[in-house]
Amino acid sequence: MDTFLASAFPSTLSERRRVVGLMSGTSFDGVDAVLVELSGSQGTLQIDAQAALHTPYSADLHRMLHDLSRSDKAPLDHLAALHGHLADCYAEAVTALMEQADRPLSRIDLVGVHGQTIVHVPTPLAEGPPGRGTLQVGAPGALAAALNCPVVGDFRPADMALHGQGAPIMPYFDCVVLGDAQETRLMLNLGGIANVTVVPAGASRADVRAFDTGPANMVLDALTELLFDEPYDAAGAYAEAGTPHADVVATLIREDFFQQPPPRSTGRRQFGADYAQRVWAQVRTQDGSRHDALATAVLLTASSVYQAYAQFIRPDAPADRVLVSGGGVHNSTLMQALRNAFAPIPVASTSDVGIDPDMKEAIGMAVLAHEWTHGTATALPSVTGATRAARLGGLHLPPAS
Ligand SMILES: Nc1ncnc2c1ncn2[C@@H]1O[C@H](COP(=O)(O)OP(=O)(O)OP(=O)(O)O)[C@@H](O)[C@H]1O
Ligand SMILES: CC(=O)N[C@H]1[C@@H]2OC[C@@H](O2)[C@@H](O)[C@@H]1O[C@H](C)C(=O)O
Repeated sequence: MDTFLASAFPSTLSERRRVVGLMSGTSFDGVDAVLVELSGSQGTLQIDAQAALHTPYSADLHRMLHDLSRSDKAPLDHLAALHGHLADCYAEAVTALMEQADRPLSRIDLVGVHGQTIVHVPTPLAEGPPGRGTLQVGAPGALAAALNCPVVGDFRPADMALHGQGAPIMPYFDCVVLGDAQETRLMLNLGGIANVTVVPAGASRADVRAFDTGPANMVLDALTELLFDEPYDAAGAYAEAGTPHADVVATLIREDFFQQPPPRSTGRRQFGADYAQRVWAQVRTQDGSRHDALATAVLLTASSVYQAYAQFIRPDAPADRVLVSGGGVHNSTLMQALRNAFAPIPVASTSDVGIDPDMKEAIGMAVLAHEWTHGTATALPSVTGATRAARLGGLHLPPAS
C-alpha cells in the first residue's frame, strides 16, 4: 500500500510535507483549518505553522447538527446527506485556507480530518444493539476526491476495536509536542467539552493520563442562546455580571459522571441543551437571574475541572502549570474562575508554548495524519483503556483518474 502511495502521491511521503489539519468539535461552531509543514516523526517531529482559518457553519447547518445529535429519531437520510455536505464544507474551508496562504490546492501533500462527531458510544447501550461505536460525519473519501489529495480520517475506530474508548486522541500531540523534560504540564482544552491531559515532567507515553472532565462551552453556549438569544457569551461578559450559585454547583457536581474515574469520555448527549435547561431551572428556583445562570455554569466548569485534577491527577502528578486551549481561552470570566481554582498553579494559554490555542486540535489532526504515514501507533492505551496502542486513522485516496 505504501508503495502505491509512494508512486501515485510521492510528495505525501516526502521528508517535509505540507499537511492540512481540520477540526470541527462539539461546539458545532464551524471548521478550524490549519496548514502546517511537518517533518520527522515522534521525538523528531517538527511543526512549522503556515496558515490558519476558522470558517463558521451557517446558522442552518448549526441547527441541523444540533437537531441530529439531540434526537433519538434523527432521519437517516439527513444523516447521510450531512455526511456528504460536511465533506463539501471541509473542501470549501481548505480552499479558503489555501487562498489565504496564497498557495494552490495542489501544494497540499496530505489532509487529516477529524469529522463532526454526531454520536459517540464508548460503552454498550443499556437497550438496543450490542457493541460500541462512534460516528463522525464529513466523508473523508469525498474530501479526498474534492481535493484530489490523500486524506487520513476516521481516527477513533481502531482504538475502539482494541477495547478502548476511542477518545481522547489528542494526548499523543500533548505528549510529543507539548511535553517537557522539567515541567509537569496539565493541558486543558475548553471546547464544547472540557478535557485534560497530564504529561509529567520527562514522561514516557505510558505515564500520560487524559480524560473528559465535563462541560465547558456546550452548556455556556446553550444557556446564552436560551437566555440572551446569542450564540455565545463573548469574553464571558454576561457571566461576569452574574453571581454563581455555589450550592447549585455543589449539587450538580455530586452526580455520577463527575465521580467516575478515568477512562471517561462524554459529549452532547450528556451535557447538551437539556442539561443547560436543568442548570437554568435550578438557578431560577433560587430566584437567580439569567446572568447568574451563566456565572453558575462557569463555576461548574472550573470546579469540575479542578475536582477531576485533584481527585485523579494530583496524587500522582501534581501540575507545575496549566496550559489552556480551545475557544474557552477567550472567556475571561472562565479563565479567572480557573485561576482561582488552581492558585497557586499558574493557568496560561498554549500560546505561551508556541501553539495557537484556537488551532491546537486542528494541528493535532494534521500530526495524527502525518504520523499515520510513518506507521506510528498514536493511540495511548493508558488514556483510552485499549489493550494496546493502535495506529489511528484510515487512508482515503482520490478516485483513480
Ligand atoms: N470571544 C469569545 N468569548 C467567549 N467564548 C468564546 C469566544 N470565542 C469562542 N468562544 C467559545 O468557544 C467555543 C468554540 O470552541 P472550540 O472551537 O474550541 O470548540 P470545539 O472544537 O467545537 O469543541 P471540542 O474541543 O470540545 O470538540 C464557542 O462555541 C464559544 O463558546
Ligand atoms: C468522540 C469525540 O468527538 N470526542 C471529543 C469531544 O470533544 C472534546 C472531547 O470530547 C474529546 O474527548 C474529543 O475530542 C478530542 C479531539 C480528542 O479526542 O482528543
